[in-house]
Amino acid sequence: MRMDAFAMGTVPVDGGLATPKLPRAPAVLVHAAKKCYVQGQWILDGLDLTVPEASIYALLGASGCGKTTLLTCMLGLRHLNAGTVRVMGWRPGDPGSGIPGPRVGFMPQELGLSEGFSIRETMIYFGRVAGLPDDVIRQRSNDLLKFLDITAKQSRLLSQLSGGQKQRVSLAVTLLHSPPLLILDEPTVGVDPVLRQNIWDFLVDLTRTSGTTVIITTHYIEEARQANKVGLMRRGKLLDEDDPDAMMAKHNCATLEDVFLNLSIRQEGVQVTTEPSQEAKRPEHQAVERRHIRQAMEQYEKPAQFPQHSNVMACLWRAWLYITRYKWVTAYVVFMPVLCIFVYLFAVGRDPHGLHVAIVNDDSADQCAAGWPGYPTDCEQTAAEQLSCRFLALLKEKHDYILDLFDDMDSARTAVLRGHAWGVLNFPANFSYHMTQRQLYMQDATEADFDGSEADAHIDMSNQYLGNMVRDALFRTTIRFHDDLQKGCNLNPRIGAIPINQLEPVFGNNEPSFQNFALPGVLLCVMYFPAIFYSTANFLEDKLNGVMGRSAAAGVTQFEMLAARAILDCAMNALSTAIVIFITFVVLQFTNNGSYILLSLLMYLQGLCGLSLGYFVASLCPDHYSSTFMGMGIFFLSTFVSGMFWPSQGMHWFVKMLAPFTPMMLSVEGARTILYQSSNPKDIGEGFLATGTWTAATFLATMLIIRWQNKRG
Ligand SMILES: Nc1ncnc2c1ncn2[C@@H]1O[C@H](COP(=O)(O)OP(=O)(O)OP(=O)(O)O)[C@@H](O)[C@H]1O
Repeated sequence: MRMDAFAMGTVPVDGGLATPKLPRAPAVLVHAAKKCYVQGQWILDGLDLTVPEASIYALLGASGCGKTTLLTCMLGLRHLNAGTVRVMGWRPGDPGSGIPGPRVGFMPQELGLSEGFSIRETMIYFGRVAGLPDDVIRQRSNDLLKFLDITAKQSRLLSQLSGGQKQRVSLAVTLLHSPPLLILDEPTVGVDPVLRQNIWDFLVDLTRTSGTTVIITTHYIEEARQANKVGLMRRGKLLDEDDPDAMMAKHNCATLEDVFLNLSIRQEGVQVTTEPSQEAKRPEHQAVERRHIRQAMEQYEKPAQFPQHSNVMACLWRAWLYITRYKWVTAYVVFMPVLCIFVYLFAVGRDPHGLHVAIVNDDSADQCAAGWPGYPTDCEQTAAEQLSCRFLALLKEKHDYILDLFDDMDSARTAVLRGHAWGVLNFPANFSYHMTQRQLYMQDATEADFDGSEADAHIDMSNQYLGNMVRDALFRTTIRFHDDLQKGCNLNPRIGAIPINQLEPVFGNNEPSFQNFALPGVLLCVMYFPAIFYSTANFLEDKLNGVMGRSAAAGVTQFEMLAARAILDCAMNALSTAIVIFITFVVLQFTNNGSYILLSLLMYLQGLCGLSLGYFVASLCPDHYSSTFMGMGIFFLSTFVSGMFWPSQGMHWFVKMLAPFTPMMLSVEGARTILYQSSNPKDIGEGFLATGTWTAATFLATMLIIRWQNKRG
């Protein structure tokens, strides 16, 4: 099957590029190029290369010799340490050059496409990035896919295609917008020989009929004989470049492989420069370079300005597609916070019920079997076996404890030791009698009355919260018990009362709950952490599967990709905030004494902070593995110092000093103030300021890291 280069002419090739004035001027000029990733280890070591326009240039070399590095420098995705690259007269990356961008079609070695998208969606995305109208994209996609023998339906996901089919879709994406320069990094890998020949025929046709320049790398050296020019690369240098036949004749070899072998052996004999070459700095070389560049620049007029909004729109469309395609992920971000609130309501902060307490009641002969009596109206007639039973009745009634009766202290203690009860309460013999005596005679009561009216409590304090609850229950029951008793004995109940009147609280109520205490932190937490994990995973996925790099070659800046994603993420965050507010306060009826608007804004901002921190983590981390560790680290550190579980006032002075600079602490304080003490604008303001600063700072840092990584290349 053949596809003529006719289709190339039917599309606005490169956004209105000027046709070169002179034929076969260098489309790509590389001069004295030097590039290293590690200081002193030159991947490109003073390399010179010239690619004539409207020709096929095959760049050959052993694996790891720097071909991809050179190609990405031509694309402006990486920067040289020294030397010059000019592509169609422009320095790659110069504003208005269209490189990277619509003037070049780049097919990377790896797929560089989202496998979760269909063939059609992939074509639409890259077509739109190139500024093509949808009908042109459709038409050209059909032609290209037919030519490349992709029989699968265009609705098929890339993940459902074979390796070879993916490779061909990748080539179709590269050819889609008919750029004047094609850079193809091993496009024929995994393609059967017939189709491989078709591709070469197609490329030859393209250079002839459309004046397209093609730079291609391949491991099938002999197929490069169809190129107009071959460059043999080794150890960062170009060993030779020429017409393939001329090259074989020059070196007296029958195949290009032999030429390469000969030149490699010859290079072994030559001392390879590893230090930066001074050659390029010599005045005569600089003059040559300037002349070359000037000539190259003169061949090309300034290209038309390319529409930037098409990039953003394409990215927005892709991000939207992502949201609708990965519904589970989207549902996770939107509904996970609500689910957390539900679980929080039912799992955290409720008072434990049905706690067992072991009772040894030596005051009552039948262990209160006669029931839980009321108070005697005549205090003098108090029968033994009544007051201890009354105390236990109050304890049970108010605190819903299960009282397990034991005959002796040993068995009661054993029950506690075995974890069957949270404490032992022991009433001594004649407790009721001595208690009555103590009430009646007060000052004149005997030591025996005082001793005999004291019950002993042994509480299991291994669980601080439950131990304190049992202690608090005994304490409160005692107050009520005394109060009732004094009334029963016609005494002034104020005698035994605690001399502090706890009046209406300034904020909150007299029965503060842990659930309310932790709620502000939980609300911010559920907005914050899912957002971090979501944005990290998304951003990293695009980075690792090469979509980001490939989009960058198509002219989409990482800022545009990030911005498009951020816009939709912000929308999802807003939706999630609204749902959480509605469920928490309208459906589940949690208390909010403050402004819903302020609380919503703070929660929304905390979500943004999470998204932004996620981008930051993803920009730093090289893989999902490290990002997971970093995410978990942030989660634990932020949570512990957030004041969500423990008031910041109780933190160690050093942690307390650092905590306000963490992403959640001040916002938790702010949210708590909004919810329960809306009259303190300082705390609220600090909450907004801290979260806003973190959001802005991490976003800015992400942009700087991306720029730095691009520069470092
Ligand atoms: N980002 C990077 N950081 C550090 N080293 C890198 C980076 N990218 C490439 N290299 C190293 O640079 C050298 C050249 O790599 P490059 O990918 O350009 O080779 P290549 O000729 O394209 O190889 P292949 O034919 O196998 O694709 C290799 O040794 C590689 O390990």
